[in-house]
Amino acid sequence: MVTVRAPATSANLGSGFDVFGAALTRPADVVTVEKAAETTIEVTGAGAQYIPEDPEKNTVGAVVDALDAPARIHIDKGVRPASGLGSSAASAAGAAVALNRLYDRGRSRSELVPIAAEGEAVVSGVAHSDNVAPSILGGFTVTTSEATHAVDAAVPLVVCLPDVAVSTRDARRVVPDTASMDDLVETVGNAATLAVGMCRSDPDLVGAGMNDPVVTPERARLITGYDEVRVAAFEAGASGVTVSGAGPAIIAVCREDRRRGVAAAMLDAFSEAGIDARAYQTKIGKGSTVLEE
Ligand SMILES: Nc1ncnc2c1ncn2[C@@H]1O[C@H](COP(=O)(O)OP(=O)(O)O)[C@@H](O)[C@H]1O
Ligand SMILES: N[C@@H](CCOP(=O)(O)O)C(=O)O
Repeated sequence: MVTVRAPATSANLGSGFDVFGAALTRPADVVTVEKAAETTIEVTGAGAQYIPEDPEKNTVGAVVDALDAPARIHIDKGVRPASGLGSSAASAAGAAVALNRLYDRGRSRSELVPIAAEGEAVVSGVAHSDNVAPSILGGFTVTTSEATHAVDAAVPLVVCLPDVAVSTRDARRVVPDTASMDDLVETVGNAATLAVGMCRSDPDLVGAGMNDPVVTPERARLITGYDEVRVAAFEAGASGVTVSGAGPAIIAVCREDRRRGVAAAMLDAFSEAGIDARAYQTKIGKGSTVLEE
C-alpha cells in the first residue's frame, strides 16, 4: 500500500495561460493505492458526490492505464472539484506518484508529469500539464510541450473559493481564438516579470506580472463578484489578483503581513455580492509527498 498527499495548485497565474502553475501548501488530496487484479476507485471528502468512481471517467483511471498499474484506489478529496484549484489534477498527480512506487515503475517525477496530464484530457478535453506539474514537482512551474521547469519560491498567497462551480471544460470555451500583437507584447512582458519575481521570491514583482489582457477578462465574467473582490484585495494590500486556473477561485499575491487582511477583504466582497466563500491563506509549497508505504 502507498499513500501520497498531492497538493492543490493554481494554474495560469494570469499571464501564463496553460504554462505557469504553482503548488499550494493547502488544501490537498490524499490518494491511497493497493495492488489489485482490477481497478476500483472510492472517493470521499470535499465534493465527493460530484466525482465519478468509474475508472473511465475519473482522472486517475488514465494514470492507471498509462502506468499499467491496476489498483484499489481511495481518494480523500481535500480539493473540491470545479474549483480552479487543480482538483482533478491533484488526484491524477497523487495517483501517478503512488502507482509509480507501488509497481516500481522507475519513472522520474518529471516523467510522471505527461502521464498525470492524460487524466486532465479525460475531464477538460485537453492534456494541459500546468496543474499536474506543480502538484507533482512542487514550487512554481513553467510547462511547455517540450519540458517542465520548476523553481522553489517563497511567495505568500490568498486563494478565495466561492461556493459556486465552474468546470474547466466550460471555461475553456470562452478562451479567445486570437490575440492582437499589442496584447501579445503586454502578456510576454508580464509573464517574464512574473517569472523573475518567482526566482527572487518577490511578491511585488510576481503581482506586477499577473495581468493578462486576453483570457482572464473573459473568464472573470463567469465569476459573480470578481471585479469587487479584485478591488478589495488590492485595497487590502495585494500586489496582484487574478482568476485561479479556470476559476471560480480567485488568487491574490501579497506580502506575508498583509495576508490575513487580504483574505478578510476578499471574503467580505464575495459576501456583499451574495456569495458564500472560503479563503485559504497559503503560499507556494512542495509537490506530492509519500505519507506511507
Ligand atoms: N479525481 C477527480 N477529482 C476531481 N474531479 C474529478 C476527478 N475525476 C474526474 N473529475 C471530474 O472533473 C471535473 C472537475 O475538474 P475541473 O473542471 O478541471 O475542475 P478543477 O479546476 O477543480 O480541477 C468534475 O466534473 C469532476 O467530476
Ligand atoms: N490552463 C488551464 C488550467 C485549468 O485549471 P483548473 O484548476 O481550473 O482545472 C485552463 O486555464 O483552462
